[in-house]
Amino acid sequence: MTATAGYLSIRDVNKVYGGQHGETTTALKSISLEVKQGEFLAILGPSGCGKSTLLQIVAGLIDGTAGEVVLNGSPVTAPPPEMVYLFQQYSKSLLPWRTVEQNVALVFESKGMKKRDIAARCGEYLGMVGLASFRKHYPWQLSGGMQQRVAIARALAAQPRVLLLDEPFSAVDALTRIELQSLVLDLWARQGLTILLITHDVDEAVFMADRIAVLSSRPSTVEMVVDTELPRPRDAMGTRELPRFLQLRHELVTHLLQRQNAGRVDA
Ligand SMILES: Nc1ncnc2c1ncn2[C@@H]1O[C@H](COP(=O)(O)OP(=O)(O)OP(=O)(O)O)[C@@H](O)[C@H]1O
Repeated sequence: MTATAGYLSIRDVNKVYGGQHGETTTALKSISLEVKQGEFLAILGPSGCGKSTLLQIVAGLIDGTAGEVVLNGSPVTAPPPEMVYLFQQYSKSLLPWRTVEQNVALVFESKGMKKRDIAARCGEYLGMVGLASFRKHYPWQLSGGMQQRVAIARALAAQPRVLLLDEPFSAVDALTRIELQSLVLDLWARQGLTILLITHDVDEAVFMADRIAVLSSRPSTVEMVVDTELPRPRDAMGTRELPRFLQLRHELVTHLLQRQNAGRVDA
């Protein structure tokens, strides 16, 4: 789909955490980003730079100390219904005493939908992530990758316009990670979603995103924003062999390594 400008604005967001003994930690200095509707933006940055903090502020889960987030013209002051936040620890977000289907059903139960309709809707969303035949299983009977697919199905069942992904594939093995990246890209294109993805993984950011925002180490600022300019649909193998992919990955890894080494010298 064509991206529409000015959909999600992150304006001069600052976050200072206060400690128990009066000490403060400035996580975010002054972050500004414009996200277009239908865009896939990856946020890359060193460990502890404030990526999760930023995503939680965007989601309306925590307040920034200064600045604002505006979604479709309205300031975000609480979690907007059209946004869903997918956590990296799927094992903590799924309820172990509920089957796969019952976990997805939570979304529809909270809307007061009839039982018969719920089963059909759950089947639809579990089908999208290839888990229709596992609907009666419990989360603990599934692999990590399958559990994260249940969490993705539940996130989509809420019919978000914006999906916030906080390192969603970091707890699965390398091959499953590649499969899940392609699954999410496919769902993103089919559902016309806007996605913000936080990742440490340069390869993942380049493979998935339209643009990549690189954050500095704490207190973080946006160091640069790059357009990936890679054709879609992306292919798990073919895209990674394109000269543009290799060039971008090289540039980003070089930049991040230089920053990491500079940080060690300064320390
Ligand atoms: N609730 C909190 N209270 C105080 N300090 C916090 C709190 N949450 C995060 N911080 C601090 O803010 C900084 C940024 O943390 P955050 O988790 O946002 O970084 P991150 O880039 O997502 O980290 P990682 O890459 O390791 O997941 C860290 O120094 C962290 O210790």
